[in-house]
Amino acid sequence: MIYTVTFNPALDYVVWLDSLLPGRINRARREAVQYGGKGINVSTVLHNLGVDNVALGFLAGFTGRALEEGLREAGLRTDFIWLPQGLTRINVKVKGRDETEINGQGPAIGRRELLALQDKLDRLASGDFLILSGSVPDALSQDAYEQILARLEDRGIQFVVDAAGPLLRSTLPYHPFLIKPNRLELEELLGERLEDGDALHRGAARLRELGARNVLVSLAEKGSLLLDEAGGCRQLPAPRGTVRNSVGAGDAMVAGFLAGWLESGDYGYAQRLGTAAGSATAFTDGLATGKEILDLLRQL
Ligand SMILES: Nc1ncnc2c1ncn2[C@@H]1O[C@H](COP(=O)(O)OP(=O)(O)O)[C@@H](O)[C@H]1O
Ligand SMILES: O=P(O)(O)OC[C@H]1O[C@](O)(COP(=O)(O)O)[C@@H](O)[C@@H]1O
Repeated sequence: MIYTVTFNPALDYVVWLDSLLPGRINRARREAVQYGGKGINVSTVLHNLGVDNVALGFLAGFTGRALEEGLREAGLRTDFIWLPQGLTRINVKVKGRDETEINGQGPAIGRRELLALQDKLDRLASGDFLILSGSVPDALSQDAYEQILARLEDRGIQFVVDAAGPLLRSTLPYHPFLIKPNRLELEELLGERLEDGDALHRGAARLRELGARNVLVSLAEKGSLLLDEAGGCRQLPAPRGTVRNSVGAGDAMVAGFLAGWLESGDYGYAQRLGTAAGSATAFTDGLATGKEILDLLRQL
């Protein structure tokens, strides 16, 4: 079975403006709510591609209830832990001339709830996939993911980690099956600007040296670079199209890659399905449907 864990789910409130004027009243042209947070987005796109999975994580308050209900209505399997206080965050994504994001802090997660998650994860079996995606609330230590991997090490579980900074770096010695930094995240991890293709390649190779098995660097409209554990190195451009809303494109790419690899065991195909899922999500209003992804895949 595939499990995603979202420590910090979110209702993504997306507003479209002609342009964002600081210090003024800005009136939206259009608005939408997406049921998000990185792991939840991965779960949704896996589900859209027909890959059974369970979304785990922490929810709180009325926003948490709305999120859970929305996911259930979409047919997802969920098994969330409820926090006694606080609210699942609302992340604001402003689409003006530029894209501006305000991501909330999220509710505090206590020791009791962390133990409840540990309990669920202890039941994972050999062959299962565990996807740890997104930030953790500030009050939690930045080795939260490492602690999970250390506990589950040597049990035949494959890990996917999509996070930034120390949260990601500390998991590399546990040999995650896949990590998917974007260009900025890769630069931040390595502490240097990666100006051209050679520098990106060296940066991705460094993360493989540090322990990651497959490194997929997502480059938004420029596509992606994959360094795989079979020694392959593939640069794949993204298809062209009209971007409507790219929130969740990276998560869709993770889901597409995993679905593609599970279907074929072929890294080239996994990268193509990941690209189709990411770009189809950028070209549609919410997360892409299975049909939108497969239609785009045929054009790659
Ligand atoms: N403007 C775009 N045009 C075409 N494809 C895009 C665009 N933005 C994102 N994508 C697709 O989604 C993938 C992930 O996007 P990216 O922005 O790099 O990830 P993240 O959301 O994690 O920062 C890209 O590799 C690409 O396939
Ligand atoms: O665009 P991406 O990288 O796929 O992720 C989008 C998701 O990540 C978020 O921005 C949250 O990110 P963090 O967990 O890192 O704060 C969500 O609001 C959104 O659903």
